[in-house]
Amino acid sequence: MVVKDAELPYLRRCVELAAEALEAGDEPFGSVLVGGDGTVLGEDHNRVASGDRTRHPEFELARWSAARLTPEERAAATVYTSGEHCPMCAAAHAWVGLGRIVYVASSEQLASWLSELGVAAPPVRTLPVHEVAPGVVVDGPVPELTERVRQLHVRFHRGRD
Ligand SMILES: Nc1nc2[nH]cnc2c(=O)[nH]1
Repeated sequence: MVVKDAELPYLRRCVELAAEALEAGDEPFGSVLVGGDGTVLGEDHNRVASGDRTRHPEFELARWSAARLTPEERAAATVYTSGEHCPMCAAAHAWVGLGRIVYVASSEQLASWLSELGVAAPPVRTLPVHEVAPGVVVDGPVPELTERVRQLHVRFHRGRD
């Protein structure tokens, strides 16, 4: 599937949420949950500065959707996100039966930016969503927004030097 121009506003909102996370001292990730009819059902940004490193927006939206949506609504929904789901969030997404994922920057791109910045490897292996959740339809990266996401990660990690 391709990413349509009509989907770019959802992805721009993800980048805005990632910038909000950065301003709050969190890692710059943002995600939006959109129903099958195009309605925004939820949004969140990373909140790991709380001390809980599982507080990724994709994980929060998966658990919210399990509590609030029917299996049919979850399957019809799309999660837009500034960065490809990590393995924890890809697993949660698949376990609750959410539909398509569209990301701005891939995990591979993020890993290469972080390595250039000298950031230590994360405690969980970097894997593409399709290796964790092979049944999920995934689209990305989205080149027109990727540089903005890269800059947010540079600002987050340079600010910590
Ligand atoms: N996609 C994604 N990857 C991450 N890696 C570390 N934190 C996050 C997050 O909140 N979202």
